[in-house]
Amino acid sequence: MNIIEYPDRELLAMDVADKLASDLENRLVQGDSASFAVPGGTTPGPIFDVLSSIRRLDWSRVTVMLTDERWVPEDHARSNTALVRARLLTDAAQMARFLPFYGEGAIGKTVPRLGEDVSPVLPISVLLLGMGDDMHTASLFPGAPGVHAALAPDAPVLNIVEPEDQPEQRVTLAAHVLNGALSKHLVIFGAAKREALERAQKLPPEQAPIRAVMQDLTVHWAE
Ligand SMILES: O=C1O[C@H](COP(=O)(O)O)[C@@H](O)[C@H](O)[C@H]1O
Repeated sequence: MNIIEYPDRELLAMDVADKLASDLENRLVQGDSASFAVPGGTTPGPIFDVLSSIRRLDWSRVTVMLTDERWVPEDHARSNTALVRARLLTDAAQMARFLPFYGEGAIGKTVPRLGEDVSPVLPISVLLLGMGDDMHTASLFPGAPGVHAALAPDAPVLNIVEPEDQPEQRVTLAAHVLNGALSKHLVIFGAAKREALERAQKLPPEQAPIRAVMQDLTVHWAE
């Protein structure tokens, strides 16, 4: 794990957006297409704002997906898809293809079908992760029903997790899918998350799911 510290969040957003675009460009030099998995939540919006206007990247060859989704329709205030559509898939980046992790119908039937669309674009070319103070990443929440299965090496691509302290069911990429990304970045802000990341290094993934994706991870931090 390599930690880069920034003087402020604005500089972090500009630098991380540039790094992600460069990683995607490098993948496109080696192949016809690239896949890009991004988090939802409160952290990535400013990075998306910068990234969406980067024109040197051939976005038409990029498939964007989330690391995880809250099981709510796109017009819901907590939808991660809504965030991605509003802040990332605009401007130059609107040419990218998007794979949603929410669909109509029962979650148990819909999620395996959505996972079938993800398999052909694996391994993830470039991964951006967020993390909560509780050391969850994507929707791999410590001790939540479903997380044990999602951490298993043979987990399906997409998993259902039902954290008791969250208002909705979650859909998350499996830990092995996240960990298998060719380029991996984590963005965190503030002292509490920095301390949580330090703590996570001494805990098993069931208690600190971020631990499952730490190998070759570049962490970007600002106060
Ligand atoms: O619920 C979620 O939480 C994490 C962290 O979110 P943040 O608001 O603390 O940045 C996020 O990475 C994940 O995608 C999201 O669904």
